[in-house]
Amino acid sequence: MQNIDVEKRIDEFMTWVEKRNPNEPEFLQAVKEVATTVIPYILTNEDYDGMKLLERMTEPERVIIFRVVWQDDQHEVQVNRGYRVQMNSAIGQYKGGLRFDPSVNLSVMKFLAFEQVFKNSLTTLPMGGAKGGSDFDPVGKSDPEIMRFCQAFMTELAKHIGPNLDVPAGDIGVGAREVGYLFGQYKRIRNEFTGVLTGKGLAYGGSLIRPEATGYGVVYFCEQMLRTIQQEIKGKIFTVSGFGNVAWGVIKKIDQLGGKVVTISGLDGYIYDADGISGEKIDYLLTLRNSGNNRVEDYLLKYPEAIFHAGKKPWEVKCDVAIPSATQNELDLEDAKTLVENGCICITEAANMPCTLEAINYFIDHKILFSPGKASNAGGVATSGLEMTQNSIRMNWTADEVDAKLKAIMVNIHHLCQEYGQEADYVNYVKGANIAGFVKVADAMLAQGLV
Ligand SMILES: NC(=O)C1=CN([C@@H]2O[C@H](COP(=O)(O)OP(=O)(O)OC[C@H]3O[C@@H](n4cnc5c(N)ncnc54)[C@H](OP(=O)(O)O)[C@@H]3O)[C@@H](O)[C@H]2O)C=CC1
Ligand SMILES: O=C(O)CCC(=O)C(=O)O
Repeated sequence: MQNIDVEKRIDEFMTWVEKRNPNEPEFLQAVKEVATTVIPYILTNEDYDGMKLLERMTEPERVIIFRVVWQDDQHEVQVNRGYRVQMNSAIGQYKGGLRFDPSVNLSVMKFLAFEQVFKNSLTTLPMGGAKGGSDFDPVGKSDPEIMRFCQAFMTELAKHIGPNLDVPAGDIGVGAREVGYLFGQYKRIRNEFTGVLTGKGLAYGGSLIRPEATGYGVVYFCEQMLRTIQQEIKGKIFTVSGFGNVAWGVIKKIDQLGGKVVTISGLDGYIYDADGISGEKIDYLLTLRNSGNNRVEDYLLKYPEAIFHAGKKPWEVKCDVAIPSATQNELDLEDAKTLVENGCICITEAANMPCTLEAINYFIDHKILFSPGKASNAGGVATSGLEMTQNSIRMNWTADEVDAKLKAIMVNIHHLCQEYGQEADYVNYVKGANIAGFVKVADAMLAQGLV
């Protein structure tokens, strides 16, 4: 196949998707990243070519958009919008988190659901892909307001989910507290106690290690990447963004393995702590997060020797490894150039799509180790899958058992990326993750007829 034909097929496909999904930049970005790596593969495989598999995969099986009405502490009626995008159920029931953030819209929901399909496939567990959430802003809300919002949200969502249909979990703005309120409302409405959500509290069906799982999985994956160039976590300097659930798990595991994390960040700017964020400083991240203030600057209240850089991103700090752990498109081409100039050897995505396409291409062109979130952050949803298994067999595994399974899954995802992404002298993890994720879903779809 001539290169020119491949480029033409990618262009034709993207034109088709753009026409069907105007004004959805995040969704189109996620699709483009997949299309540029998967279409060349489809064209070499006669079982796939002509079956419109990517066309089908970019069309959600179902999109549910609903009104959420609740009352704030001042008795004022508030109206928000709720979403659940059930993207693909070819390999298992829909699975994916819920995000509560003012930036939530249909484009963001669809990009996250699309990524989730490939990610869940990579875990090798039987989970389809979905994502949901609301434009509700949890910042500054009282606990009773959060509870009332979660109950109102679940009152509609409960009609569309179930332990054998669709199993949501947390994401930005949705942690253990919110999952608890959502679970309680589902149980009340449906009159059943089932594993309908993951990320549950330990007292009512949660799994040990799920809170840490996304971050731990990212670091296990990073360890494998570094091993390909005979390097290790120990002794390396890491820059991390965010100070939420995922950043916390990442920092905890890096600290355990002897690396040093020198930054965290929030919407207000970033913290540089030259001594490293370790020991009790890691626990302090939970206090900061639970304060609900969403100000990373407050780190200085306890550790005044650190430095706060208002309105800046942590990618200007010299590091060996960068782990973006906050949100989509938080690392752009300029940041990528700065990281590479400063000697960074590895970027492991922890958030979903934190690097722009231009940044990713720059890393790949410069043969810097780079892993996409759908591969390196898959440990969170994989451990959700392990929570579902424990709920089904009505047993709880120990922390060591869950952690060992999580590590094995991350090592396996790394193998899959190598198998499908190995180029002459470089592992293209983007290509590897996309093709490996695609193959399982595509085979299941072909086996099930025109779905
Ligand atoms: N939780 C999970 O299991 C998984 C999460 N992910 C992904 O990891 C990322 C982080 O999620 P999680 O830690 O759970 O969420 P949290 O809500 O716990 O934390 C989110 C963090 O990201 C920061 N953030 C959010 N929006 C922005 C923004 N626009 N600009 C800069 N910083 C921002 C927040 O800072 P601030 O408080 O200042 O807003 C906060 O530090 C997301 O991309 C999520 O999709 C991926 C796999 C699984
Ligand atoms: O645990 C889950 O089901 C979903 C986690 C998630 O939202 C993600 O992987 O982005």
